[in-house]
Amino acid sequence: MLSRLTKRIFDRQSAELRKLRRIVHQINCRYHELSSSSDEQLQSLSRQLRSQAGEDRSSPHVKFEVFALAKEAVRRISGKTLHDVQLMGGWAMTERNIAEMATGEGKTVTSILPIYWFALQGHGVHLITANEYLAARDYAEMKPIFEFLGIRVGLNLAGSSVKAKQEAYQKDVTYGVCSEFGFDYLRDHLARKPEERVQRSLAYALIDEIDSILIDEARTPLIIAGKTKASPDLYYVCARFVERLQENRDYEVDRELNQVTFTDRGIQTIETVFMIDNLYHLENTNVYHYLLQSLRAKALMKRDVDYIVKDEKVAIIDAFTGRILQGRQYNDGLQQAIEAKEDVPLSPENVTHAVITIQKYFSLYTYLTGMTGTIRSEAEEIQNLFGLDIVAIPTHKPIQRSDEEDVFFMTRQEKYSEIMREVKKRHAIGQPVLIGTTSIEQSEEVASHLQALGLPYQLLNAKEEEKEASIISAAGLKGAITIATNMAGRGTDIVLGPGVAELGGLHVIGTERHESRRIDNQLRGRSGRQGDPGSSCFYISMEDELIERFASEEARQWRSTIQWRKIGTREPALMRWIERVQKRIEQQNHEIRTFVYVLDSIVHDQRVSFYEHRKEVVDGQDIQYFLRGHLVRYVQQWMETHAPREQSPDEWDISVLSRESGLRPNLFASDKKLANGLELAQIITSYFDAKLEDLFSLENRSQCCKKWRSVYLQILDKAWMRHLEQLELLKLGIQFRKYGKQDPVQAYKEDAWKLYGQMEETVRKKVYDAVLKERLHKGRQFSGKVG
Ligand SMILES: Nc1ncnc2c1ncn2[C@@H]1O[C@H](COP(=O)(O)OP(=O)(O)OP(=O)(O)O)[C@@H](O)[C@H]1O
Repeated sequence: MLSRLTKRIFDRQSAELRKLRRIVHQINCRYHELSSSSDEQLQSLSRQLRSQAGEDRSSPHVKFEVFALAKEAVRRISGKTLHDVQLMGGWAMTERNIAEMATGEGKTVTSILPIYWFALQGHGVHLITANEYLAARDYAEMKPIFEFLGIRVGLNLAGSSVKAKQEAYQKDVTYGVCSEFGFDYLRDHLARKPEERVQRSLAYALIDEIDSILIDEARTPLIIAGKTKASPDLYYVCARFVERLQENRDYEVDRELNQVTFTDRGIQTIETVFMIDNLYHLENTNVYHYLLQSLRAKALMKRDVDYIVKDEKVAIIDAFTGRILQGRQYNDGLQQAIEAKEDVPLSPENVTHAVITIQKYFSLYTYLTGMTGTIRSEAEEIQNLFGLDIVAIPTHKPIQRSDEEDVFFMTRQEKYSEIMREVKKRHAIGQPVLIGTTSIEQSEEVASHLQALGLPYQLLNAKEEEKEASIISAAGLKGAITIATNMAGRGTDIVLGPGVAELGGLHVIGTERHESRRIDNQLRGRSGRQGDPGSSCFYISMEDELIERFASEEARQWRSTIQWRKIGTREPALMRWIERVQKRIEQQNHEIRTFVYVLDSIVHDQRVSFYEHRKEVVDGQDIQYFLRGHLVRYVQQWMETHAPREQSPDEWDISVLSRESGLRPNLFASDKKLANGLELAQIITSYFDAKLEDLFSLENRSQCCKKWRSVYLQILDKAWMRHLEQLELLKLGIQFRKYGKQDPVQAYKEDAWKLYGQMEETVRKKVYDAVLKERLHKGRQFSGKVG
């Protein structure tokens, strides 16, 4: 069964590659013809293509022309001749595929081809990179080529002004980091005036390192948060208190699931110290929450692994990229709990104003594609979520890097001694070495070992971000020793210095396996680029963090069954085992992502419809019409409760009706005998119609629209924020609450829609109250005037 599936994929791939080869032949024929044209002729052709591409998107001939012209432009400006495999990768991306191209194959310049084709369609292309360093680097490198072709390029940086961002988005191509595009989308939907928005419609997105973004980053949603002041005392008190608690006596830690729980003994201590009867009682929820977060801060969050403290601030380190997650904070009070533990000033707590998952953000684009060296293992997820296929493009030259088998050690100390021996040996002949680590702490540990041996090195981690470019540019030179966290694991191009190829190229040492095999392969991929020679090897000890967290039991067994040697053991069974552990973690992470995604999909429909409505309001659509809609629905709903159809008017309690509606009793006790509640509803509605007509009368219409737009937006935004808060609680709830036989996702869906309905009711009520309270203009009187 499996082999049939593999065969089908293989057949599809080979057919796809055959097709791409034919296409490449056509492109190259045209490219050769273009080589004799002058620059002006090529530029005029580009202008002509701009008009054609928009009209005739399906014609392959226009596309051949576009690709041939781009290839010629790359040659004239950068001096590089695009390889056939690059043309293949570029073309695959224009056909809703992800191009899987090995590390170092030149994806950056390949991307010019599909970007140019998309840009000619005239709707704007977003080129998404995994970090700002790559965005700025690719922007600067690609700009001259695009400009030659008459394509305008912009860079969207975090922290730029609204005007600078608008300009960047108006360009044909906009480079930037994934989270910044997502945040701009959210901010645009919080804007109170159209001119505060920065994005155009979301048309084309090409994601570089697409697995990093759609898979690794996708566990944490993007959140725009407002601030409320944290209660510092309680955080500091809790932080000091949990310092005294002991693992296994007062609390337990599940490192695999990343959870902490208090033991009965721990709870007793808390109840005694905080002088409370029952920690789980509703009135103590707050204390419990603070204590739990403080305990998580103490037991699960490690300085220089999960976060760093810089300038008295706590910044999150992304485990996949080794970089600071700019602009992001731990939520739910964990940030403040860590700050209290580190004894730095507390940042204000977050109130969510807007939130979206990365997967959902990218599903908003009309056209999505991307490229990476490492995505095959996640093909199914990508296909299910985005309907994208993966085309594996062959390498230009055979890969010459030799990936050695992992070496295993009993202890960390033995591992580091062997790594040092290896580094020393290679350094002695001048071969450059890159040592990859999984955390800042580990990178510093390696540095101290090198220091002790008197070996020169460069250290690249999130604390030294500023030096990134210069460290990387020297990493391939003779004799260089570079220690780096995963920061150097993606996109970084280490070019070999003179004479280095003869020494065997760059040697990569992995000091620990990462949770995901893709990240390890990215690290290996810093070497052996463009057919260069190179080598890589991972060193693993039974005391590694990954093993202690996820496979400590199994490691115990291996300790007694293997013939260990101080200089390391190469054992196929251990290799297979470590891969199995990684696969298990990948599966766990996949489940977390799917859960986050499924829940966000439910909210997504609500978000889209809320944002659409909000946009209409901001864009100046008839505000009176919206208000009236709410009033009519509110009155109908209200009547159903207080004067239901089946009741005769004699049964109405006029004083209750008057009190509940805020209208004068004489409106209900009208001279006319009313037949039923419906007639009463009509009377009330016409009262409000008359009131709205007065408020929005011609002489003060524009002023009034402005004022009511602002009032209405405030009502909408408050209600939405409250809704998000409720959804967050609901989400927490479903992890703890037992739904009996009910599927938790289904239960979440039903409750989420109920909450949405409640939010709409709140909006109606607030609009009703606001209009009711509004004073009429002088000289006007209606029978039901507010009492
Ligand atoms: N056609 C070409 N001819 C010569 N050199 C090229 C060509 N294409 C790319 N290169 C060079 O190859 C190196 C690797 O390119 P690049 O960094 O874009 O690779 P990549 O595929 O993005 O790698 P990674 O997967 O690690 O991000 C760069 O130094 C680039 O200048």
